[in-house]
Amino acid sequence: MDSPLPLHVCHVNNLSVIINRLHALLHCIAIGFLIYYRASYLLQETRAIPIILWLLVFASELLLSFIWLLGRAYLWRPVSRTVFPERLPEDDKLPAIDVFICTADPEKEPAIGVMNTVLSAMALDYPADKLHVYLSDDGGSPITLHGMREACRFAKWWLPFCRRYGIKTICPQAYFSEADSDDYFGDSEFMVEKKKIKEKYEMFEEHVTKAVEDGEYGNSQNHSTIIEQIIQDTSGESETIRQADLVEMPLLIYVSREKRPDHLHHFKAGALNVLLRVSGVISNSPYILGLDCDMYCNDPTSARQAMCFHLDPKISSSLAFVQFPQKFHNINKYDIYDGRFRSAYCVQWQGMDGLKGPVLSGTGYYIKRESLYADFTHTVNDISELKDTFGKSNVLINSLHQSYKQNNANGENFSNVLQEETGVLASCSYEHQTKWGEEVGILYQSVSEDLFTGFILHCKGWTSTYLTPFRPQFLGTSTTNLNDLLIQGTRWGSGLTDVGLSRFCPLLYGPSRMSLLQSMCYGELSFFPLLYCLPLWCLATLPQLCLLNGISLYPEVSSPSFIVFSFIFISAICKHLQEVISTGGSIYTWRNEQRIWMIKSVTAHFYGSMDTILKLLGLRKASFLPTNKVLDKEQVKRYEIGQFDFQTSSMFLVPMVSLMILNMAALLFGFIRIIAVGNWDKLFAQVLLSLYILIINFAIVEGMIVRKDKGRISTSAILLSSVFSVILLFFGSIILM
Ligand SMILES: O=c1ccn([C@@H]2O[C@H](COP(=O)(O)OP(=O)(O)O[C@H]3O[C@H](CO)[C@@H](O)[C@H](O)[C@H]3O)[C@@H](O)[C@H]2O)c(=O)[nH]1
Ligand SMILES: [Mn+2]
Repeated sequence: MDSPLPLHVCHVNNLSVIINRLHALLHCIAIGFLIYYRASYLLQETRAIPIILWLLVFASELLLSFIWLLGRAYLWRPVSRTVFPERLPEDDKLPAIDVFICTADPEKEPAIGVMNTVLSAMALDYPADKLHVYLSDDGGSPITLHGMREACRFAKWWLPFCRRYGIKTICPQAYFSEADSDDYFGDSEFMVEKKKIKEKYEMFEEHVTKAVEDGEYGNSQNHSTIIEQIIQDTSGESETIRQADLVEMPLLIYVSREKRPDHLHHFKAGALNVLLRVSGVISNSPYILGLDCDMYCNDPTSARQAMCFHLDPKISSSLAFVQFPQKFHNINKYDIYDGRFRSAYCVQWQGMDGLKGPVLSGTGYYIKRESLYADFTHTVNDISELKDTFGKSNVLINSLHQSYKQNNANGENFSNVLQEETGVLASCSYEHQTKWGEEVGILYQSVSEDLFTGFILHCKGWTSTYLTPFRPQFLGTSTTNLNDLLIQGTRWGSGLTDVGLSRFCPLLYGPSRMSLLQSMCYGELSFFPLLYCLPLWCLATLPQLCLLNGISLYPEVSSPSFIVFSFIFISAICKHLQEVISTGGSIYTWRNEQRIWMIKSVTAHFYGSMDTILKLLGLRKASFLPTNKVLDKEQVKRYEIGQFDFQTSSMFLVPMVSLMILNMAALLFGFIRIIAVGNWDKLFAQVLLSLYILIINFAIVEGMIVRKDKGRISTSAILLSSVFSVILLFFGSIILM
């Protein structure tokens, strides 16, 4: 018998495999020579350079080499995948999906954006009776609840329109702002219809924004549970919808969990666990689509694409989730802040996909509910043990065993019993003395709950897959100003370091539970903030201070060891450039990525790592500052022309500006010294290093000296940084003398 056609295929990128492994081998040999050079100096009897300096530079080089080595695991076996959704079984055989959307702050996350995400999820190309959309509102805001009601009302127009004309851009805001939306119909009936829906959308938008102006935001830290099924409210509608267009609507539920100031809420992870429980007793779909409130569905077929993996009997039993890339609708061609996260979504995730699968990335994933329930549902039948794990709710415990219970809430309000039960499940005391967040659900260990939960799933033997086709399935809002970017970077830096420095450190906890390569990937991810920030701070200050004082830290140009250093430097740059070019970038992309890597390392990742260390010492509490999604007009303008926005907190500005001043001083006085003394041979490498740092970060120099607009670096920040650099210089020189 012929086996059925495959639902998906996987291609190994052989050319990349060859290039990557060959390069790794050569680079490794060079690092070997470098280590030999540094170490043999330590064994010499007479030394011209203070040993501490040598050790610091050597340690920095070792750390950089170590993190580089871990990163080779991504490049070992990159793959890409193709799916064939047309080969899926009939609609009535498809499994149900619960969509989880999280929002937390109506000020930073405007309701109209959140509602567009909700509407796009409702309009997914999937049987409506198998789609259930849940919105978690951590802000507990009446504005959001009101927005949901309005969205439901508009959905009644939007969904039939999308289905009737096969609209691809199912997020209304995006659809109506597109210049050439799916208008290939060109026929007049369609145009009339489109105009009508556009008017409805504008009305909806007006109602939502008006409620924002008039309404109150609510108290995000202190409120009781509100769970409401949003039902189509047809009252007050003068027009009726065409009979033929009356479509079934996905179930729509608003959940605002109880929050009290004296309870830990565990941020987004806590919100997701409430949704898991509440949806468990309502629709209990076997699959869940996780979305951030700003990440709308851009391709109606994403659910079917994901099902090509989940329904493949060859892999489905161990497959926990299908991850789609995070892509953004507001990134321009300059992409000065590397908002694309190119290396993560174009290189690293594909590399992990060739091992056991990519990292859970917080949004845009289809996960199997069962994988989040640990193994308890299979192995434990003792009811009291189940209650110790999942909490006291009998209804929830019953739901664990049924793979899918047809929801009984559609169309009518859910029963009082269900209403009461969900209230209990969303209360802030429900998780007390249970294993939520520790063994079941989304895990609480780190503020990067996504990375940590995915890591533990992989440790338990689950796999994941990654799919990145031409049309992005989801589109989010990227941060387009330096301040927001660095705040976000600080949280990630801290969340990732949380994992690295915990007892679940991937390099120790991983290897016995997953392949060494996979552990190396997770190791790289959880250590890169810490392992880049320390050496970058060192290499941005020590060689410069030494240059000013005429101390040479690198081999003379005429010595053979100089070739080793030059090779490593050039090889690292060329490999990065090759990756950038082969993923569609240009030399500017390369420069931008180098620059933002340096800036983030000495600021956000430094603060993030320190935050974790302070948390470990008990000196700080965990926090999750949601990223701002409101765009400031002036900042957007600067972003549009690819200009850095230095209207940034001085906490971030001072370190980077100070380092620039130090490098400028080193270059200038170092140069003068070389001319005067004539020992250019010895100091050439250090001159080159400063020059490289300055060229890459020229935008900062411009912001300090050339620019006059509001986005320049303020005089006060420059003064403060100058004081900081003078202190650095002063103490540095004392130590070196
Ligand atoms: O207490 C909270 C805090 C945040 N959120 C929601 O979490 C989502 C992500 O927050 P955001 O501020 O957008 O953070 P980002 O840094 O943009 O998010 C990235 O990083 C997070 C981990 O730090 C992941 O959870 C996200 O999926 C990933 O997109 C948003 O929908 C928030 O509304 C909550 O529901 N409750
Ligand atoms: Mn976000």
